[in-house]
Amino acid sequence: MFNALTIAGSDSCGGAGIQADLKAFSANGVYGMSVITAVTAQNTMGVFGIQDISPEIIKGQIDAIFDDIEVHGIKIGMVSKIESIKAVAQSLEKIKKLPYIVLDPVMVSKSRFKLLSEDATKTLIEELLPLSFLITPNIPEAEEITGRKISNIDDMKQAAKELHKMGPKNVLVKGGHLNGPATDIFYDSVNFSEIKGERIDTIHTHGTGCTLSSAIAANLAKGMEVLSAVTMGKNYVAKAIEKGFKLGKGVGPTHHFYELYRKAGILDE
Ligand SMILES: Nc1ncnc2c1ncn2[C@@H]1O[C@H](COP(=O)(O)OP(=O)(O)OP(=O)(O)O)[C@@H](O)[C@H]1O
Ligand SMILES: Cc1ncc(COP(=O)(O)O)c(N)n1
Repeated sequence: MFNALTIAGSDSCGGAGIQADLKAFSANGVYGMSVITAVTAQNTMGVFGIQDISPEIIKGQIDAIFDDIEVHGIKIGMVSKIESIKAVAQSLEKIKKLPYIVLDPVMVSKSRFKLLSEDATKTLIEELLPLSFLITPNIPEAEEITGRKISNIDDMKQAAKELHKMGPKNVLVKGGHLNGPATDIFYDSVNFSEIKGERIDTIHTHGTGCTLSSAIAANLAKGMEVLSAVTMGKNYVAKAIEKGFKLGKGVGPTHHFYELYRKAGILDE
């Protein structure tokens, strides 16, 4: 059985963060494990508070897993403070055979709440980008890290090149925030690939980025090569968005078990 580890924040309403990651791991056929970096009080309408986990307990969780278990893939999501980022980086750097790391550099929630402290962007860039096999910024995150405005596919390609210079082996700039088709740009230091997708007309997109990065981490954990892992992850998130549903009063979550539910006759076609 292959496994994957998420290092991220908890979302109490289960649409994003650790909860989305574990669902995406299961649905993509790997056993899921978690290191919680922060607990958010969150629902479909917004984020109402954050409690960061102490650096000691973040390190303790990572050490406990790696002292005992061979990990096949890692996804990193929300790590909100400088001390938390350093705790993650220091713990991972000690590991001799580090599995592939997919970093989703989470900065702001869909509901516009800051999930990364203002002063922590530089530390995120310096400590986590060089450790990553793949980073998956959305457009505002890619703009913040590169300091460039991104308005079209050419800008996304230019940003991917600049992000690559900061240390990750591969870059996927996600196009969810542009108008038109949901096209993501993949760059592996030599070639660009346009990972195309139809834009689905829905408001229920809570946790799309978490879902995509976790599906890709699961695919890498299973041994897929990177472009297939990204393409299959993109297919997965498209289906999860298509089947996204109303939960509460605001932005509903992606759907992770549509195949299972469909086979059980629970899901309407
Ligand atoms: N309406 C949509 N229809 C189809 N695909 C979409 C849509 N919105 C986003 N996507 C796709 O979902 C994936 C996640 O992209 P997005 O830009 O939404 O990430 P994100 O902003 O980091 O997500 P989040 O912060 O909500 O977790 C990308 O592959 C993107 O192209
Ligand atoms: C704990 C946590 N991690 C990540 C997100 C980003 O997801 P979204 O942009 O859909 O709010 C979130 N809202 N909460």
